[in-house]
Amino acid sequence: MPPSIIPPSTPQQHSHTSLRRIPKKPRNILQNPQQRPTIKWTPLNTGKSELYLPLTFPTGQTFRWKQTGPLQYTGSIGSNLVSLKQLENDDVGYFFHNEGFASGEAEAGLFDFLNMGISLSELWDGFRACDERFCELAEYLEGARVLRQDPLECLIQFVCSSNNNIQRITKMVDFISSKGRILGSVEGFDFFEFPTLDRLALVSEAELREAGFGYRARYIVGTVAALQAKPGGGVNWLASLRKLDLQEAIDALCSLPGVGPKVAACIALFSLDQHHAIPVDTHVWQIATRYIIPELAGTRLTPKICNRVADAFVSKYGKYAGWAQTLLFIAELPSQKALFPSSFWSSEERGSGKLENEKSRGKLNTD
Ligand SMILES: Nc1nc2[nH]c(O)nc2c(=O)[nH]1
Repeated sequence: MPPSIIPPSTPQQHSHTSLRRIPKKPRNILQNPQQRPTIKWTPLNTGKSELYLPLTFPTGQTFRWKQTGPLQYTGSIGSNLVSLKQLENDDVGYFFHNEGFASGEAEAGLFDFLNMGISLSELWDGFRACDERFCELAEYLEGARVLRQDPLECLIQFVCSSNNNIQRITKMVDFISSKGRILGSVEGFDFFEFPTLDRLALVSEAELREAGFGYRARYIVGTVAALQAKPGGGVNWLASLRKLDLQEAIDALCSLPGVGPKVAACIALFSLDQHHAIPVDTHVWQIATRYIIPELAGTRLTPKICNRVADAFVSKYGKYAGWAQTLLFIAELPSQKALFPSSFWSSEERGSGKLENEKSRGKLNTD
């Protein structure tokens, strides 16, 4: 089964089946559709070529944001609860649900999270100029931006992601998130501040196992304990990885339980400013052998070959190669393939593409 990215028209509300249901919230925001106030969106003053929400939020880099309306996504950034909407003029509007929030600080947090200091359209102009394949895909997938997430949130999400599909990862991440402070509810979804390390440390392996985490329960508990043992604190330690070279950051992350090279590269790319981190697994390797290094087709994906694949991406796309990889990754998701005319993909690409491979059963991060 290919992974299911939640389709735009069917937001999955409270889909905690095997995982414990989140208790009812104490605070309701925009809950009753009849009384729903009209949101006054503040424009980000950006366009679709810089940020297109459906290609940025439900495509495997965060599992914490929910679709709360047509072209609308809601999530928390620190202690702020924010909705984003692609407006009719292709700009993005934002709305903070918090009462009495300090707008300047909250907005700065939002721009930081959206990585707005980096011009996606300029990067893509460069990628288009050096790669015909990128050019073809980019026509259909404009605005697939790389986020700059909080490192702890990103780390825990990607420990859950290992050998797992998007739906199940989302349930696990919802369970862990529910240990944080509740911020409110939008369209039937509860939103929480991500739990602090101290709060996470109170969650036992048995509780996670009970909640359906399987072997990942031990990794979460082990990673939290390893972070707590860092001199100066785990949050500072994670933040310090933003200043390291990519390989040093990857090595440091791989010292944590449940973090292998692919998961480490995802965390590095999506939270640590390591823009040329290339998450390589069997799926990405297939993309690479089709379009970038055909000479490696038929080889076995050893750690050495993983490094060669990553190097090939960086040689082709340069310092922001991770941003280019993101587009190639998204293009292979079944939900996004539907955006292309059927004549676009060859039968080989349609049938054996990343994440549609029967053997993967829709699993991400199969390292
Ligand atoms: N851009 C990418 N996003 C991902 N999410 C995920 O789980 N794996 C990947 C990936 O390889 N690239």
